Amino acid sequence: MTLKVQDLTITRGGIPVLEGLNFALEPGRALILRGPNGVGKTTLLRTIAGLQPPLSGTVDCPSESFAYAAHSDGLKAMLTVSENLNYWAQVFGQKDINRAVSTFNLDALVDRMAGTLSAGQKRRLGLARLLVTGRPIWVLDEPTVSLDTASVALFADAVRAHLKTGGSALMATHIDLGLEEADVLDVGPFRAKADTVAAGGFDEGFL
Ligand SMILES: Nc1ncnc2c1ncn2[C@@H]1O[C@H](COP(=O)(O)OP(=O)(O)OP(=O)(O)O)[C@@H](O)[C@H]1O
Repeated sequence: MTLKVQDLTITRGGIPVLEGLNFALEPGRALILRGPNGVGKTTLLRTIAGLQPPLSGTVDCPSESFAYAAHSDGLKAMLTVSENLNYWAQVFGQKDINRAVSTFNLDALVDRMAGTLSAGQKRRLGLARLLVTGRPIWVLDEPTVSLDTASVALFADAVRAHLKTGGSALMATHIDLGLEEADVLDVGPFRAKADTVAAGGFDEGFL
């Protein structure tokens, strides 16, 4: 499934942050978003994932195509690693969590409560959830935060495997993952010029 973004303008707090964005992401490809802090990468990923509406323009892809991994891992602290993965597998109508466990080297942790994991282990579990969604387009916001070098390599392998099976990945990251299948989009030049409050006002859901 191809993701097409056309003439997109997005807002945060009711204020346009990026405008005039056009790009396509084909199956088997990754697109890395770059740009300085605060330019609007998170806002763009949230808009594409369908969590907030654009001010104008279109995201041509059903929101059910996306698996979104935000800054926060969104884990259930009082459930074990396997219970967390089984929970998400059920939400997405999937059954098998074994591949997610082994891909992110969670075998020794499956019976640990998520709340007792280290920051990097939590991040690995958060990313492992992508594999139990069965969704083709991964939308990832700084996925490697808290990961050590070995875990970054696990993550890069997981992305590569996903691309090989026809999936795609859109991510904001400052790290070079060494993905040959990746293109880079610097969103800096698309910074919105107008800083007027957009119609519809404040997006309270962001707070
Ligand atoms: N609740 C809010 N209300 C108004 N403006 C906000 C709110 N939250 C964030 N912003 C502003 O929106 C702009 C875009 O933020 P966003 O998080 O999308 O940037 P980013 O490129 O992902 O940044 P970073 O690289 O630091 O994660 C920033 O200038 C930020 O200060």
